[in-house]
Amino acid sequence: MKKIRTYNNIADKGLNQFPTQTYQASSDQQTPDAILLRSHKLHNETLPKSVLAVARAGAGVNNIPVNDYTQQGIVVFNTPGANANAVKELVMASLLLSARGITQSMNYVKSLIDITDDNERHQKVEAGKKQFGGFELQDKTLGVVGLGAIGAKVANMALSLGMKVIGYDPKLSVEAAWQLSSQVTKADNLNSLLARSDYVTLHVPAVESTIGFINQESLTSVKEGATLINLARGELVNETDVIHALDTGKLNAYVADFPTANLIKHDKAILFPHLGASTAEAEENCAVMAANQLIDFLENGNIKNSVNFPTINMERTQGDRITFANDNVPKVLGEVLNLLADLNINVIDLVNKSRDDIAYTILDIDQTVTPELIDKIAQVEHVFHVRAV
Ligand SMILES: NC(=O)c1ccc[n+]([C@@H]2O[C@H](COP(=O)([O-])OP(=O)(O)OC[C@H]3O[C@@H](n4cnc5c(N)ncnc54)[C@H](O)[C@@H]3O)[C@@H](O)[C@H]2O)c1
Ligand SMILES: O=C(O)[C@H](O)COP(=O)(O)O
Repeated sequence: MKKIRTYNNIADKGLNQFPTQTYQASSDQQTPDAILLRSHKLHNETLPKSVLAVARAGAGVNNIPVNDYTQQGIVVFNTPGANANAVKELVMASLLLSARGITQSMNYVKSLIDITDDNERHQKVEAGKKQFGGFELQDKTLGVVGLGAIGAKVANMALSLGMKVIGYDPKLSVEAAWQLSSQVTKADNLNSLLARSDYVTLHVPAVESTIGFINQESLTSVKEGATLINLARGELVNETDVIHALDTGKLNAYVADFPTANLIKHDKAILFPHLGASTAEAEENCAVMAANQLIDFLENGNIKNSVNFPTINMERTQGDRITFANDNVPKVLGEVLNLLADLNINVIDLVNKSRDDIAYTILDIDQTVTPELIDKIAQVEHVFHVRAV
């Protein structure tokens, strides 16, 4: 029986991917083979030694100490693109909310609740509406920072609203570029995008190079009265500097999915409770994808959509399977193969892939894998994780 420890609210459709005859998936597993989670922070937790993989049903993995886990041979997965449409639609709402005073005007209407006279209410409605006059999005410029799964969808959506779109992504993958309309103009750097955009929306991961990258210095490039939308991560902005920009009018509004005490107090902040991926569809897409990636890894050693291990797949035909991870240095695979040859073990099939500092191998052999054989492979220099699959 394989055990999956869950955190957060994981969609049933995802949990139902685990066959009940062979898996137990619940929040109370003490010695799990894998963890399935959303935003739960793992930085301050010690994982049980039994854990082989962690799957993030979602995009951002900044709640997971990925580098530490890599050294322990723990494979970390995410679900690229599975919630992108949900975030795109909330960006659309963010543009409209900031352009049209929608929430404030709704609150104004609610304030008329005690007026019973139709004429009086009509007069207040007509007199009050001038406070909430807005702007149209058509012909305004949207700057999209990060053109991955979400950014590309946001850029294309904004074009369909009649906006002009500028994008900035120095690490744009070929696959992501294929998703992007040719009408999106490329900015050479962040400051050039900020200087030309009426609305700026952030769609980058929170990593060393992006944490705090919207700060006093970059905000000086922002067009006067622009709106900043941040449904990516709160850490991307220096909050004090953003609040100062709101106070001085440099920013007209800050729409964000990450409320803080100071932002909640601010009239020009429009805040959601981390709602970007909270649609039934996105939650199901993420949970199903994460669960299936875990199943294929636990049962076959295959790896798809990992953020720390290489993509690797070997079909199961015959024989017993071993997987091992090692430092990406010469001779390790050769040494393991020599060891098998010395034991008169025939290799039926083999795939080896590397990513950055690590290599990972799937081996099918013509004999039963014994704990002694696993121990012997584990002792080969630079091998840091071995498993009979
Ligand atoms: N609010 C939510 O609920 C919610 C939902 C999904 C994702 N997110 C956040 O959005 C982020 C992006 O998600 P995604 O699915 O589009 O990821 P993605 O990996 O598909 O795209 C991220 C893009 O950012 C680019 N990038 C990296 N560093 C950059 C930089 N310094 N400047 C410009 N571009 C840079 C990458 O090249 C990549 O194309 C996630 O990491 C997560 O933090 C939030
Ligand atoms: O990175 C993500 O996918 C989002 O922030 C969604 O987070 P959630 O799964 O906790 O809603």
